[in-house]
Amino acid sequence: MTNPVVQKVNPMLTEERAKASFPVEELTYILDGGKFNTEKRREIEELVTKDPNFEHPPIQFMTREQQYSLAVKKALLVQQRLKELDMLDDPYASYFFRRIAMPREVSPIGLHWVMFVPTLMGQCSDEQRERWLQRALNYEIIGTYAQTEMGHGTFLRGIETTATYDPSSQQFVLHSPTTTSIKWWPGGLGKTCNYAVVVAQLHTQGRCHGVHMFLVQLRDESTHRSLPGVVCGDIGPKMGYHTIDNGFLQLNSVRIPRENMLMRNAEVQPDGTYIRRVSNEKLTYGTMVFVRSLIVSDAARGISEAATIAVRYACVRRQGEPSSPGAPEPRLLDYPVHQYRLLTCVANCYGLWFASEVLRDLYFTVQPDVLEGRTERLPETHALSAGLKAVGSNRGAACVEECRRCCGGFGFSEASGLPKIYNDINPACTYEGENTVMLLQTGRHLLKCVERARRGEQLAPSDAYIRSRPTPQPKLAGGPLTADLLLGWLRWRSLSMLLEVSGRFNSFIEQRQAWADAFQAVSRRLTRCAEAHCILYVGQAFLDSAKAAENPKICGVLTSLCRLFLLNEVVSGAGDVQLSRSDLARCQDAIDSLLTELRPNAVALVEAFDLPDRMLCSVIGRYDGQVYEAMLQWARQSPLNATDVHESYELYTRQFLAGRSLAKL
Ligand SMILES: CCC/C=C/C(=O)SCCNC(=O)CCNC(=O)[C@H](O)C(C)(C)COP(=O)([O-])OP(=O)([O-])OC[C@H]1O[C@@H](n2cnc3c(N)ncnc32)[C@H](O)[C@@H]1OP(=O)([O-])[O-]
Ligand SMILES: Cc1cc2nc3c(=O)[nH]c(=O)nc-3n(C[C@H](O)[C@H](O)[C@H](O)COP(=O)(O)OP(=O)(O)OC[C@H]3O[C@@H](n4cnc5c(N)ncnc54)[C@H](O)[C@@H]3O)c2cc1C
Repeated sequence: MTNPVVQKVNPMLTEERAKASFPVEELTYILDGGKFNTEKRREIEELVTKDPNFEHPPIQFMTREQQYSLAVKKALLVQQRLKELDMLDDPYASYFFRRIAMPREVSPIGLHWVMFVPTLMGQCSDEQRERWLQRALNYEIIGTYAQTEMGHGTFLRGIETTATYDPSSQQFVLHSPTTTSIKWWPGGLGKTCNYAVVVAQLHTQGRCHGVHMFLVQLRDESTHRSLPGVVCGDIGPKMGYHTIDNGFLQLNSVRIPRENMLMRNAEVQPDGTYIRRVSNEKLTYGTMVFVRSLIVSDAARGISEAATIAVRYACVRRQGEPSSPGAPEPRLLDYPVHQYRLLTCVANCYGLWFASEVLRDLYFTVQPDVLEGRTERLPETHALSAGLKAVGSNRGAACVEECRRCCGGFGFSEASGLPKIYNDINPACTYEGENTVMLLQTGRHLLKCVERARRGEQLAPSDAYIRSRPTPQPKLAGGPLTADLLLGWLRWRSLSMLLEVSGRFNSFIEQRQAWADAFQAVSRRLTRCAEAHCILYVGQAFLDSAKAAENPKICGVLTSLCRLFLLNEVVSGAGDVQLSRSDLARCQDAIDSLLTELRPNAVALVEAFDLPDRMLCSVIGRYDGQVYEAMLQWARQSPLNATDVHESYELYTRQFLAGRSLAKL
């Protein structure tokens, strides 16, 4: 472990650590994708931990302006260090450097590398890449991705910003024609960035050709003042994300050169002729597919942090009636219901972790083809990234919240680190496509798969289980409830639900309803189908990874955790399909047995994520388990404690107690 142990380790945690039935370090290697990666990550963590430039008092005690300013400094310092260390071209190293340097601070320049650079990579012609990409990669310019407007987020085709081509000057005129067309939300847009990829409706030769992307300079490169016609600023405080300046942008007939339209997929020629290079216009949405796939991994990481805190705390927190006179009070982790709450979060975390890896591999397999215009596997990639983004962030937020509640009152204190983890993960349910809308995209794809199966067409690998006829329900009674059997049941459940909804959909179509109306009529149920499909994907990825573990002890514990995940899905989804009472009872019994089996490995399973104290930022989740002293120390830093008597006493309370009117003050 790379944890700086500041205190003697709490013996209750030492005792729990000793119970591990498998080599924790080896599981860490699996999670990191190999020993080499683990070592590299630890080196980076050490570099940052030793660097005094990244030290500062807890940001929770700072004003928003102070938080933002500090975040800008640190984000830029990270870039400088990465350059000095020659790590800029290493995505793995730079990712971990950023994470550990700014563990609970959303970066004001985050959109630059998450969306601006990937958009330039995916949407520029080769010539445009030459011109801008290197400047962006060198941080000579800092950009964001400005798509959402006040009036339109989900319905992208409804965006109102216009880019009208003027052949006489060979320029585009970017304009916000209404208040609702003002760009709203883009990260770093308010104060930090000087460029943006702006999504706008393209007009040329009197015709509108739909949404396209344009590179727009917002601020002067030397003074940072906003350019003529550009009105931008910060949108104000939010539920979280205090360190980032999500912004607004109004464009008043801002002129940009023709060459600033991103022209990989379509082009406007000097005379204004519009040429589309690829048939699939949804290629413009490519950056979103990429970022959605990253969100699944973010969700798993968020749960891993919250679960590490809550499981460690559950080992050192005693609460309740002693089992016999003189015995100590039980630890939270001794309660089966607490084990259930925490271990199901841990199981979700591992499932999403492995699923995000499979999804990432799929994205990187398909992307080179897509860039060349071969889009056969794009529908599957879009459906999976949209659905898994939704399931991942929904689960992520729910599990982090469960872990927070598992820590009682301390979970509500910022000292626990948990409110911030929750507030970091929760917006992912909304951004990059609101979750319900994303599930509907997956549902739409699944409906089409049933149709294609009916026509005898071949389906993509993750859809291949979809048939046009039902299959028999796998029997849960009788033999052992193996992970394969449970996964088979979930596959059957997904197909059954889908066929029922698709049958309903077809009956509406036969009644001559329009496609869109029939879709709306089944949409509520379709979101459940999409979830079931994605959960199946997660379960499959989990089981495949468990089986791939070479060490039999690791294989064993991962398979048990996977069974817990699958059983929990069977039980919670029992209402979607017919599951007999006896089958349900068997599954419930199996869950109880698994809790007992997994409990000794609870600490080992979260510590395999190898999260240093610096990353957790948690008084109650620290490696040494010395919670109470640290909590007191933390509270002492509150600015309210700077003086014994706060000024409000003199100003108001004293007057109030003396019976004077406060209204005149
Ligand atoms: C750190 C992050 C910070 C945050 C940043 C942000 O939030 S940035 C802002 C993030 N903002 C958002 O995320 C906005 C969310 N909104 C959207 O993404 C879109 O408006 C939409 C997908 C909801 C609808 O789009 P629409 O009305 O144009 O489409 P439609 O429903 O009529 O379907 C037509 C066809 O297109 C297909 N298809 C669709 N998408 C994709 C894709 N990506 N790829 C491939 N294909 C795709 C679809 O499957 C269907 O295929 P079919 O069945 O005909 O073969
Ligand atoms: C922290 C944060 C960062 C962001 N960063 C960026 C950024 O960098 N760049 C950027 O361009 N944008 C950004 N966004 C904007 C984000 O992408 C949008 O908020 C998101 O796409 C949802 O759009 P909306 O807010 O307009 O909600 P709406 O589309 O108005 O949705 C409101 C509700 O209506 C429901 N709904 C909408 N349409 C349908 C439908 N067809 N069927 C059923 N239900 C529907 C949704 O599910 C949702 O619950 C960010 C947002 C947040 C919160």
